[in-house]
Amino acid sequence: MDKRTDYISWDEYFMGVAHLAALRSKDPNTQVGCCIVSEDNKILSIGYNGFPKGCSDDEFPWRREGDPYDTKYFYTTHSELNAILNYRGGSLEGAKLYVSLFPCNECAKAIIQCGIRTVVYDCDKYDGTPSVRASKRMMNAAGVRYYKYQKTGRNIEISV
Ligand SMILES: Nc1ccn([C@H]2C[C@H](O)[C@@H](COP(=O)(O)O)O2)c(=O)n1
Ligand SMILES: [Zn+2]
Repeated sequence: MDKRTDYISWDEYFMGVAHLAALRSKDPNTQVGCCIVSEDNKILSIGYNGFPKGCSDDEFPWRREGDPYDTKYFYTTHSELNAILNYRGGSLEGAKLYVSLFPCNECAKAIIQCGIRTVVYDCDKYDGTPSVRASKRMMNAAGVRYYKYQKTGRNIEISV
């Protein structure tokens, strides 16, 4: 019997895991998931956007506008930072990061400083904003390679 040929690629697998993680997010507007993998394609860590430990999803604000103190922006930890902080194994030097939305400038700093060398992103809906421009500027300067995930059109469905 021949082996299966319709198995998913590494990029489909890891971007799929990032999208699955995003489903855990409580953010009503934008759910982001991230999967960090080693150079030899082992999953090292996963994260999604949400409030820090102890900051209740039911008490902290999910608003996007108004007094910054009462918006989510002061409180959410981004998926990429959560994935970096969730890693307990030592160094992330040379790792690859899959994320469902292009990293912001703050996450770009963390990505660069922990030694991640490659970023694969899916959506880039904030392209052109100061945050994403700064992120790309820093990653270009630091030699972090980034490329857009190429959708295969394959519908990956799981029923649990
Ligand atoms: N690369 C990113 C970008 C954003 N996030 C988080 C931060 C917020 O929870 C949400 C963005 O909210 P919006 O302004 O679109 O309502 O996504 C992230 O985790 N990673
Ligand atoms: Zn960020």
